[in-house]
Amino acid sequence: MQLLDGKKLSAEVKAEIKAEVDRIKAAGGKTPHLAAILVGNNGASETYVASKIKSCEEIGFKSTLISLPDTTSEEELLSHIQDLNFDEDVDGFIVQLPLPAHISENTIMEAVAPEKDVDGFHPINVGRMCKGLPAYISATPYGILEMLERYKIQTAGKHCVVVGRSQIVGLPMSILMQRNAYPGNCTVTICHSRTHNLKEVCQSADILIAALGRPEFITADYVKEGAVVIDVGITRVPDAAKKSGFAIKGDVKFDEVAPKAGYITPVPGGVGLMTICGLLTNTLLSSKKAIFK
Ligand SMILES: Nc1nc(=O)c2c([nH]1)NC[C@@H]1CN(c3ccc(C(=O)N[C@@H](CCC(=O)O)C(=O)O)cc3)C=[N+]21
Repeated sequence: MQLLDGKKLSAEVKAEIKAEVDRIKAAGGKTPHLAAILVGNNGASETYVASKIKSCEEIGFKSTLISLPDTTSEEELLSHIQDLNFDEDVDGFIVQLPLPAHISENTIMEAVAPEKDVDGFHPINVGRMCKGLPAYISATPYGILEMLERYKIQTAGKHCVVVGRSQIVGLPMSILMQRNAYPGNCTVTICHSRTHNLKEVCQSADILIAALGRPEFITADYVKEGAVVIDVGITRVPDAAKKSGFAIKGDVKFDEVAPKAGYITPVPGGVGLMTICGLLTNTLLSSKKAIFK
């Protein structure tokens, strides 16, 4: 079993981005600028946004955090989005999900200018990604592709099973893994809560991507010997033994799956850290006008 080490890889990716930012700055170019809007104070979201901002600082990006109360109306949020759409210094921005129930996530995602949609959630970016046109690829799928590539994992002709059909992970991941590209060229099966014989389908996976959001759902009996196991899940479960009061669990029962897997991502220390790299990469691409000219 080999660990797909998100800590090591994300440090590598960040060092590469930093080197490029240093070159751009030395040549008098524009400092990439990422902004994030956080509505309300969901504990996990605050942590993720804080670590995105910290990563910006590490690599020499400018960053802006806009924190709004959870009573913010959809209209007010839309007006902040318009400000960022028109702010010439901001290369890209994200609206952290989930949003309070009174705000429509679809409305918000469509309000972000596609050229600044470094999350890759706008229908234009999703559509362009599906067609293989230049697009912002959403950060988590980007991070997973980067892991497969940097560990030189063979994907052509393999059976990739994606468990979970979310708009932000399962769906784009399944599209990317079937593309005529590397990583890609897989035969892809996408599973969800209505799938019959889920365990048998998972057992046939050469590459198993767990993105269903149920802690430790994927046990050893779901996994084929030697499979590549990618764990996207990240759930806080109460744990009195921890100082924070919670433990972080993936969708995969790591201790029993790891000995059987060929490669496996840990949680924490896996896909989550690569997700941040995806966001930083998209912001750099935006500042270079590499996707939307
Ligand atoms: N508009 C938007 N874009 C997102 O990309 C987005 C979002 N909303 N909402 C929530 C999910 C989740 N997400 C993570 C980012 C970093 C870690 C991460 O850094 N994880 C570390 C630390 C984990 C921890 O300590 O909690 C790790 O896995 O080692 C995890 C999850 C981005 N998301």
